[in-house]
Amino acid sequence: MSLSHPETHSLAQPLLTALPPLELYPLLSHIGETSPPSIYTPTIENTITGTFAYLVVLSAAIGGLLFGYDTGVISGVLVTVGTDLGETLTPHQMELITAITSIGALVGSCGAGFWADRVGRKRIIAVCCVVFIAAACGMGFSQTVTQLVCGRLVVGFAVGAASMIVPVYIAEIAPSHQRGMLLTLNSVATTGGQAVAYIVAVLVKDWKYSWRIMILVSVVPPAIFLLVVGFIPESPRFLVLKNDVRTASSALGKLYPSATAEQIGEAIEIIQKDVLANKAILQETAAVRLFGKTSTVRALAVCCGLMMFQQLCGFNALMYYSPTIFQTLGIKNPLLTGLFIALTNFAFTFVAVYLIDRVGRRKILLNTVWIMSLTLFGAGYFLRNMKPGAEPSTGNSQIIMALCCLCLYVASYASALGTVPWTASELLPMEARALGATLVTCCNWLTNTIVSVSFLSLVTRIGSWGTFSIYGAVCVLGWLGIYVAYPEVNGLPLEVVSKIFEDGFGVGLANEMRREFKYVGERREGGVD
Ligand SMILES: O[C@H]1[C@H](O)[C@@H](O)[C@H](O)[C@@H](O)[C@H]1O
Repeated sequence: MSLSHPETHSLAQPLLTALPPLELYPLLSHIGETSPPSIYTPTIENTITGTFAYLVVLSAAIGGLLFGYDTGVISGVLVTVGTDLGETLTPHQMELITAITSIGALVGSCGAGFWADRVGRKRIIAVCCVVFIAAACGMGFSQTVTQLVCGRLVVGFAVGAASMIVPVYIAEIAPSHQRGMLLTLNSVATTGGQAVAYIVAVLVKDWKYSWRIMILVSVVPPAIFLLVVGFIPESPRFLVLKNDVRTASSALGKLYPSATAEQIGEAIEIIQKDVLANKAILQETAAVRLFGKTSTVRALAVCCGLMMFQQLCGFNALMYYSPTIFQTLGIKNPLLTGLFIALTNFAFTFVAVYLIDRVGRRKILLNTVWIMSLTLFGAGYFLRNMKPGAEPSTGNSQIIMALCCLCLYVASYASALGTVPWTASELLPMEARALGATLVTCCNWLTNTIVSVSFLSLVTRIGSWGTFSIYGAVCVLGWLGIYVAYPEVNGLPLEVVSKIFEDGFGVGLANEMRREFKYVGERREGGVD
């Protein structure tokens, strides 16, 4: 059965005819895969997914919630901690307390990548929850800056590990036609966690020990996860990897309650073949898998580049320091203004979720990144007189204009760039996907650290105009990079995706292939072929 159609002779056609039969596509159950057309789904996935499966995904998304809460909460802590730690915090200490979590996350995400196939996905999430609770208690009761910094480092390990392992777990238990949507749920949980952190900060800011309460509240979600963890199945894929076919079958039975024994058997067989293929691939060294082929290096450059751009555009400077900025501007309730930013980020993440498969990643990126750039230059211009530590000298109308720019910036960021890079590992070939996803997550935390460790110092040294202009210029470069090198792969099966990068970045080729696939899909559904 060929995937090509006779009427067209295009660049994409040789690749399409070279593809294996459609029946083989269920083998592609991997991290970062997004919704392929329904004609490629295995039969178990055509049965009804139980409510249980959604509960499992929701519980796993607690990891995303914590990632969001623990990165968002620091903004409230910085403006309420006062002299509780024995001294008034300097900008450098603020940067250290903020950025140390990103450094911990960098280590945690690499560690999770290493342990995932050894101890299992569920166990890593459970360990993260224990670490979240322990670190929250340590931070909540800390008496010195050093103790708080240590607690933030430890919580960073869990944040990084969760940011790496939760998408892997969700991708492995979700039916493929819902995988894209369920993966973006993790982004919703992250931005939701950040919004909750701000809400808690606004609610308790005037209480005694407010900053300690903000931190201690974060023990609730992991405690809930630990209560339900016994009922959540391990990823069937991991269980098959460990030759525990019985438990894997029972996990599939819970996730697909109306599936027959034959369908479960078929699904296990598919996973087994896939795991076997992967074992062969694992014989190669990491360096060969990642850098052995030019096409993989190109795909990897695109994934890592987009993730670094997500951070270097400066969004987290706002997420972490916007109340500090608003306090400097003399705004009475800086946390409320910060909450507005966090809520905008959360609300517009739903726009990304809605548009990512309907409009496509490339289009939403290209249509929003230029707005980010303009609004950053705008915010920098209106905030040009702001100096940390100095008396507020920015007029009200300038503050309002700056706020409008920042909200528009956040809305544009959340509608595309905040979410798309987390799905970019779909661009990587099978042998590089798991390792590549780890590398991409590390790039996230590395560049996150650069922004969080430098923002306040930059504003002090070169002013707001200089600092925001740097982020604005990064957006201009990012837009150009996306235009030149980011192909749209929405709707293409993963095996085809890896071919796109063989002769370059394949932006035009990808579009041509998508047109052909749509055509073939329509003919098949209409009974032709
Ligand atoms: O995708 C997430 C999201 O956009 C968060 O709001 C941001 O703080 C993270 O750095 C990013 O990775």
